[in-house]
Amino acid sequence: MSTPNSDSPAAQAAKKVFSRLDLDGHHLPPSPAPSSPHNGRRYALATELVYTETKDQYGASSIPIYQSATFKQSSSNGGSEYDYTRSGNPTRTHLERHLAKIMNANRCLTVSSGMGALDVITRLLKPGDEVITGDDLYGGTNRLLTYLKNNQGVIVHHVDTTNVDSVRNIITPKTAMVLLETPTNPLIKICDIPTIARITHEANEKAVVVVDNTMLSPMLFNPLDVGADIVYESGTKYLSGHHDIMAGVIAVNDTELGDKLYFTINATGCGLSPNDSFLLMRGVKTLAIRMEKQQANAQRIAEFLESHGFKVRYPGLKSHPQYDLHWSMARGAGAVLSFETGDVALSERIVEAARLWGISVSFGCVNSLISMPCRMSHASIDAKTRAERQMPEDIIRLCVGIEDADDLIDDLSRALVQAGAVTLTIDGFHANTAEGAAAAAAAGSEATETTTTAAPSA
Ligand SMILES: Cc1ncc(COP(=O)(O)O)c(C=O)c1O
Ligand SMILES: N[C@@H](CCSC[C@H](N)C(=O)O)C(=O)O
Repeated sequence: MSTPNSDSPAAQAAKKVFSRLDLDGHHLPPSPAPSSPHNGRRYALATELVYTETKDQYGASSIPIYQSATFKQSSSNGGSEYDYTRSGNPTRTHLERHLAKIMNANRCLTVSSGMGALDVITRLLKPGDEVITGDDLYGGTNRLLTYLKNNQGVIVHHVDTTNVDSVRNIITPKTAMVLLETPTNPLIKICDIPTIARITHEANEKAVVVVDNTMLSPMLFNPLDVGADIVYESGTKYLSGHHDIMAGVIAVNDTELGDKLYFTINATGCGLSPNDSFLLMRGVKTLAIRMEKQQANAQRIAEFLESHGFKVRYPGLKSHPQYDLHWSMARGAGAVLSFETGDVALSERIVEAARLWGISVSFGCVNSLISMPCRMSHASIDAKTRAERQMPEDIIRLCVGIEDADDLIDDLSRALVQAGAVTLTIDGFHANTAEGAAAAAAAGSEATETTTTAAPSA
């Protein structure tokens, strides 16, 4: 659907028709022109997440669901704002404008899932193009890139993107895309986005730096501000927050790039449905308060596990090897952490002994979740590749929700004891790891009679 010239008769007609639904007090073309830097953001993010003016004919205070596939046109020459929901829908447009503001973007597009977003983005690639990406990636991302490599003639290099030199050493003028996650899922490794963006653009000014911001959300990080060209997120996670929809979000500042991505969405028909647009709009309003609680809980749980001798991966812990790098870019540590037990069967017993923590893939939901990534979210990466990429099979991922932190810690403690992951001592318990034993020795603790090093059934 093309955007009519603002002075043309068609545009005048469109204004008339559209005055019945004047969302945000603006006319909303499917290809919105950038208004001002950061799309007119004026307040703190927590306020902007909630603040949105929806002026419709009945004064509805939240965006109505325009559950219509088609829209009547003022004439056969076009002239109406919308014609067909695949091409554009008022509920979706309202959401996209809101998200563009939150993501410091000039344009935001929403599609049916996070993987749908990556599919749209990777359609910018041609056979022979080179992609540089990480060696610790979400399993579905790895699967799509493998498909492109095997079937579309795209050359994919997996390197340790947490080491800037690994990228610098492989980048060439043929590099068309650099695709990064930070923190990575599930090893919680950090990538230096500003430096990688700079060296990518130095090597090829047309290359696009794509950042998957699902783990942090715009609440904690805006990759577009530090040199990324495209940011995408699984809206299934923090943005919606309740695990009741699938959604994908793409944000850009470059108008031409935005138009190309919109073209693919319209051409392939993966735009977010009106109903899911409504639910995502509703979810995003509580992002700040959810994230605040989730990461406060995550910090307590990470400290709890570490203090008992587990090897914990979480950027909120000073022991994280890239703690300084993470905090030089992000405003928070997020609410996903992982830890190792040294034994796959033991990890399985812990996961299965948990009650409050649901055994489930995904993260960013109000409920706390526990999982074994190698068997669940990352099972699509074969065992050999997982081993080559040093992904520990025993790794447990915790995705922390908004419950009471003491309840979460109590339930986890019980699961650790029941699974035989800890040794009970006079002063509490210590993980059955080298670190746990060292901590116990340092504290002068001795095991009590109730030592639970055996493997009780779950
Ligand atoms: C980091 C990351 N990116 C992208 C995705 C894909 O999102 P979706 O499940 O909404 O397709 C996921 C999870 O599925 C993820 O964990
Ligand atoms: N069976 C799904 C697994 C989805 S994993 C969801 C999420 N990204 C996570 O990390 O937990 C698939 O094969 O894609």
